[in-house]
Amino acid sequence: MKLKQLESMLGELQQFSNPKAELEQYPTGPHIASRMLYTAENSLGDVSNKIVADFGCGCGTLGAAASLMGAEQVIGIDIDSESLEIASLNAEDLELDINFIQCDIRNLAWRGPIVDTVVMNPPFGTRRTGADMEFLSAALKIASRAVYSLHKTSTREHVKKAALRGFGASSAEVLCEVGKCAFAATCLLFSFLGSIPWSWKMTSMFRMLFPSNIS
Ligand SMILES: C[S@@+](CC[C@H](N)C(=O)[O-])C[C@H]1O[C@@H](n2cnc3c(N)ncnc32)[C@H](O)[C@@H]1O
Repeated sequence: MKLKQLESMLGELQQFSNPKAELEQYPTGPHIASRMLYTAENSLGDVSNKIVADFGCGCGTLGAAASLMGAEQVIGIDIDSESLEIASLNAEDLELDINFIQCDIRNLAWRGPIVDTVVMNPPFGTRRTGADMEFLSAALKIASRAVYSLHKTSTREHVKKAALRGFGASSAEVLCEVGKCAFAATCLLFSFLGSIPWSWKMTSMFRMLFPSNIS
């Protein structure tokens, strides 16, 4: 699928009708979501024929993007039933087969690397301190390949340190920085040794920063 087509399809999705501030329910826009998944697939091979989990899936934008990019199986997880209803309708509209689970990420009982890739735009922890770290810790426990996550740029060093020293990631590289959205966000990729050498991934990530590669 072409990037523009992906972005346009994601732009049609229904978003939170009544966002709950305490759950930090802000949607990932189609521009960022399409580039995140397009890059994850086309530059790093982390999506097609892979099992992908969308943590805090909300209305399902990132999971839908993963499915459109050829994921074998997509599982969307969110604590909020209203969001999951919208996410299900969105998947239905696009004729995508996505499994949705209502669960607090803190209570996720999954153990071991049971998915290939996690994609997420977690709560930044502005309403409940540490929420972003809970998501990160849970994601790094269950992904065998990579975790793609959006974080506030101001927390970048903290997030990298936690991923590398606390949660066992072998690398944590900034893929791109989005400076013009309401909250500047940093897209980080946490990759694992074993698939592609991290240095190769790092080079690719730098290349992805050039607009010509993703337009
Ligand atoms: C920033 S929004 C991202 C929504 C969606 N992934 C997107 O990209 O548009 C964060 C999501 O995390 C969910 N969430 C917040 N706390 C959660 C928790 N403890 N467990 C599971 N989901 C949670 C919220 O309901 C919300 O849908």
